[in-house]
Amino acid sequence: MKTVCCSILGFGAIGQGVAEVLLKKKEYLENIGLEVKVVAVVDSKGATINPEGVDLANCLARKRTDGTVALENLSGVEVIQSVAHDLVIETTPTNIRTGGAGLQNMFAAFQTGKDVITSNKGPLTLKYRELMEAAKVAGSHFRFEATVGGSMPIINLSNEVLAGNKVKSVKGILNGTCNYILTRMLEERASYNDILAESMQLGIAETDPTYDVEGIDTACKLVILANAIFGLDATYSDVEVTGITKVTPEALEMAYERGHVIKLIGEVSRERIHVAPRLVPINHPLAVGGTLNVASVETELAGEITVTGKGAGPIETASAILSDLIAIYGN
Ligand SMILES: NC(=O)C1=CN([C@@H]2O[C@H](COP(=O)(O)OP(=O)(O)OC[C@H]3O[C@@H](n4cnc5c(N)ncnc54)[C@H](O)[C@@H]3O)[C@@H](O)[C@H]2O)C=CC1
Ligand SMILES: N[C@@H](CC=O)C(=O)O
Ligand code: NA
Repeated sequence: MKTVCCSILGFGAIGQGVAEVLLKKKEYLENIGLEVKVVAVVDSKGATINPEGVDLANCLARKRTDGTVALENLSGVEVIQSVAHDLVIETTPTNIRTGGAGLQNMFAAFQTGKDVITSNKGPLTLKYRELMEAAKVAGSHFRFEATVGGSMPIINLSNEVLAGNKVKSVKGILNGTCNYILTRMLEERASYNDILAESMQLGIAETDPTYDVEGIDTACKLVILANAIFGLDATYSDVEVTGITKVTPEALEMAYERGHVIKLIGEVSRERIHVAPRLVPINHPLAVGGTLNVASVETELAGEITVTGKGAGPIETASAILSDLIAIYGN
């Protein structure tokens, strides 16, 4: 049995989803020869640490009742530097201005020779090259399937499953919250503000939901795809960005009467990176609803390959983190 000691940094919707999935998959992981021992959980108020393994069920319960897991006044970086472990699971909020705590956590993880799996888009949008270089110098694994499309495989699909197949473009819906809002505004005539509030409760919206509705989150994901799949050195300023805040119920209904839905479509190629609301024919493969994401990958040898899946949500996103973990430590 191989033991993987890890920390979970950020214990909101996704961090808690990771804890739940690790509890649910304990037996499966043991059957494939992996014991995953969480030695630290950190939120914005502090940390719970136990080198023998923290009690995840207890952490989840305390987070629900007390609003925090903090028992010790330690930050993510302090935990990385002082607690022995192999892997940092980084799920703090996305911040594309400074990179937030996530950027510091990732650099500290690589400086101490740890592997990183993340759902946090900020550091990868701001400092992709530097992070890849730091991981390479440290000899660390760095995987981030959860950052784009949540559970929907897109980065590992393009780079691993489709290896050798040059990808020409990726086009689709990469934000579950916007898709949820647009779908329910059309189908139930629900109010924009009510659905946005519900999205926050469901744990699908960003910590700052303007990132979702203004197209910023989709733009970040396109930057990550541009760098990870196309090998570009793109940052946020390379993206043309329009969100969904000006899409009215009347526009959605008028489009529908003419056989179309309005979707927030992101598209990335070597030539252009852009996101904006666009008309999509009702029966088109990109016309998926609810929190679904969808991506059409235009490839050199295999033509178009389209994938769809839940683009947001705690358990769904944690499933991508679990697959990255198994990709690193499984046989
Ligand atoms: N919610 C979703 O469906 C998805 C979210 N993501 C990304 O995953 C990350 C986490 O998202 P959520 O869990 O939804 O956010 P959240 O707002 O629910 O949770 C964030 C957590 O980070 C903690 N935190 C804040 N500052 C911290 C700091 N300095 N040190 C340690 N912990 C800190 C907070 O206390 C909270 O526990 C974000 O980067 C987001 O973009 C990615 C895919 C899907
Ligand atoms: N807020 C994001 C979460 C996943 O990245 C979304 O709604 O897609
Ligand atoms: Na994904």
